[in-house]
Amino acid sequence: MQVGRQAHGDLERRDGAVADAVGDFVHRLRADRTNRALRLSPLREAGDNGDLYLAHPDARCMVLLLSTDGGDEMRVLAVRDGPRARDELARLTVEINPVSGAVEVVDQSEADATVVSLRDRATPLFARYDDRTLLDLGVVPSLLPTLREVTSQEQFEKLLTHNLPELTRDVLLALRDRADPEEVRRHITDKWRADEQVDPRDWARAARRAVSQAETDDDAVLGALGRSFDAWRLFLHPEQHRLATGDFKGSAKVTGGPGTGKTVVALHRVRHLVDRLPPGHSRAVLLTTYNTNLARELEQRLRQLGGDGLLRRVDVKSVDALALEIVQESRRELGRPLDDDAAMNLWHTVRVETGLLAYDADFLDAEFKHVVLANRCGAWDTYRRVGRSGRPRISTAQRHDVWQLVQAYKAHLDVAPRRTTYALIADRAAELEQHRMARTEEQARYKEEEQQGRDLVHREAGSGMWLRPRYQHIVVDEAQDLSASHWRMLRAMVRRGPNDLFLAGDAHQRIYGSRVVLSHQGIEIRGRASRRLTLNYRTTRQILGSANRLIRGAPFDDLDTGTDTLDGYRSVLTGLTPQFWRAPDRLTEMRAVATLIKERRELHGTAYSAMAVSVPDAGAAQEFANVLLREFDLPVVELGRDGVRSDADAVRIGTMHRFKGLEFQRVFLTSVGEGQVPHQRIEQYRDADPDRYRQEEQRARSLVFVAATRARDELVVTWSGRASRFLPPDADRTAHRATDLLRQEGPPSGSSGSAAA
Ligand SMILES: Nc1ncnc2c1ncn2[C@@H]1O[C@H](COP(=O)(O)OP(=O)(O)OP(=O)(O)O)[C@@H](O)[C@H]1O
Repeated sequence: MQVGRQAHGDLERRDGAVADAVGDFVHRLRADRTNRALRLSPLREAGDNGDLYLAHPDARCMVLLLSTDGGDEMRVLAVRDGPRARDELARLTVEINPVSGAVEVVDQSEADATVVSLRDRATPLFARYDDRTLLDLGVVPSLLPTLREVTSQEQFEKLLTHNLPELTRDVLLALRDRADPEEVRRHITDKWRADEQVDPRDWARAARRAVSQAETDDDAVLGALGRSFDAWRLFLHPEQHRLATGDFKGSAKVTGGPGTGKTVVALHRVRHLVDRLPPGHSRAVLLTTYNTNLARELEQRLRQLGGDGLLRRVDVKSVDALALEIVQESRRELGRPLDDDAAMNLWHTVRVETGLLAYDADFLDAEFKHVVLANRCGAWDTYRRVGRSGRPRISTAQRHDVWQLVQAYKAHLDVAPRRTTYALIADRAAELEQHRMARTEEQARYKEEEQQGRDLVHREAGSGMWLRPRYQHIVVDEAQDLSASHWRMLRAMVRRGPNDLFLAGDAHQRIYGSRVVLSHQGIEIRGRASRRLTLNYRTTRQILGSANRLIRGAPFDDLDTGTDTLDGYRSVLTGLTPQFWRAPDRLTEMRAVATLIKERRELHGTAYSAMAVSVPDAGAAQEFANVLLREFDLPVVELGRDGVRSDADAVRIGTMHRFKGLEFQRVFLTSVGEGQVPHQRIEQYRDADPDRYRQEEQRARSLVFVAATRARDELVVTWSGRASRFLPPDADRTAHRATDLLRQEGPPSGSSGSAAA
């Protein structure tokens, strides 16, 4: 018993009571198909081996059901409510998509009515494409007659408000944007294509295909058919499904732009791996990510997906928390870990003490993590010769200075009371785990030989405690920001073999780490085990368009030796064009943002907690909070290192770094002025150190890109002074003026004007 993708779309368009009634109906039908109280009535044959039925989950709503396998399989295809529900369901066209093999539903008369009512004499919008092309790309055949009547963008937009099959919708949007059919085939159609030849009359087969199925028919998931039901828990894109359930010879990797569901895939992957574990109580799967805040978020989403039963078999931890546990377990003296700010301050101290002021703390910190520790440089001689790809070039004399600084830094940490840093903890944890894995493998070999009856009297490995690899599978989210030490540690926590490591990440969003080539860390990802997602589920096309411009043209890696692009990256959601606001000074900017927030609450009823303000640094967060709270009486809460601990209905304020991995309905990207983004301090490197300059600029781009792509429905970009070079060249000229807003107290700030998007 299943609920189809489009039926779920129907439920989303109706109030919660309908979803509850259908959920209840599905349960009762699963329990007993012959229950007469369900009032199933035959409608017609769907084709050779499928029949359509109607049923009344309750007095208000009706469902259309597909029955196959002699009634053993039932699927809810569509849901309608109100007095015309029966007629509406009865007239639906139900067919098997010849490309994907999915069961799809179209209301031809509803679509027709939409289009005809707006018909005019202009050239049809899709005239350029013949029927064959459209069908080959996967457009559902029964929509073609209507599609041929569409002549204006308005008609098309209206058509899109119908619950169209996903493939059709995605293809048409791309064609409307004049994508080349060949590209559409490559990026969209091929991902949906069924593995075998589709027989458009075989309903039993079609109903069983993954594209027609909900991800699971778990009771827990069907029980969730209520208000707080998220599509990602049931319906994966075929490409997401392939990754989540694939069987890989070794490690596998999913990349893709923001919002393409990489985390969703990681969560489904975890469930898939747990489902296949032999019975037991161990936490055999590790799900890890960059920081605690994100780990908490993952844990919550994993619980939504599979409940406590799933969580019992999974460790969900940030990489640093994990590393700390490993080192603590070894009972070596560790020292108090410094947080990132304190670790950075120590570099400042060391610079001053050594008088080597030419090297700034940011550079030293990165050099220490991404060159010294990454390459395990224990002695000057190693550091002197180490390759440093992806880092600014420095001379041997400079290396020598840096080495002195590193020694001074370590010496400081060792002074009692001893301290350490998370980078050092990760490095130590990697070493411990590598040692542990070596022993584990030695023991395994010993056992094997013992079984073969060899003489083992002199073998040391057999003595002591028997070790097992820490985990059977490891799944990593936000992989782009992990350091080489993290990877070494993770690599050593799982035995090499099928489905050992699964990584999700996006180099365009790298804001902490430095490029790490996975194959150099013993993580081999080959051929089909590396895939890229391209459909954004979070952000509207308009927001995406602006965000993409931020990083266009810059080169990015694929977490390995190759390069990555955002080719084919798209969204099926449409919405408002991002708004651009400029102010003469910071206070006016802050007041304008407060006014815009207030207005969205009052006019659109947006919860404060669904709005977030990004600022460049902690000081600006405080300034903004003061203005919002004191002058405008708006509740605010700071987005801290560990996220927001309360559910309070308050506007989130945080630095762009804190936005990583999160999403909000409306995002206010503030202080995007020249000199602030990227920060003017990078100018010192423009001539003196072009490598460094390029890297700092790229990191700043990625940071704005991450923050901008957190927005679901609306993105508002503000600045004081001149617009950042990352914004369009005409931004200052075309942006709204904050002074106008404050003067008139009313819109133009609503949904009306678009700006330099
Ligand atoms: N198959 C799907 N159906 C419906 N919604 C989906 C699907 N996949 C993902 N989403 C939704 O898209 C949004 C983004 O998903 P997710 O957080 O997994 O993306 P991501 O690629 O990890 O993003 P980022 O890199 O920006 O952190 C979420 O709101 C999620 O619920």
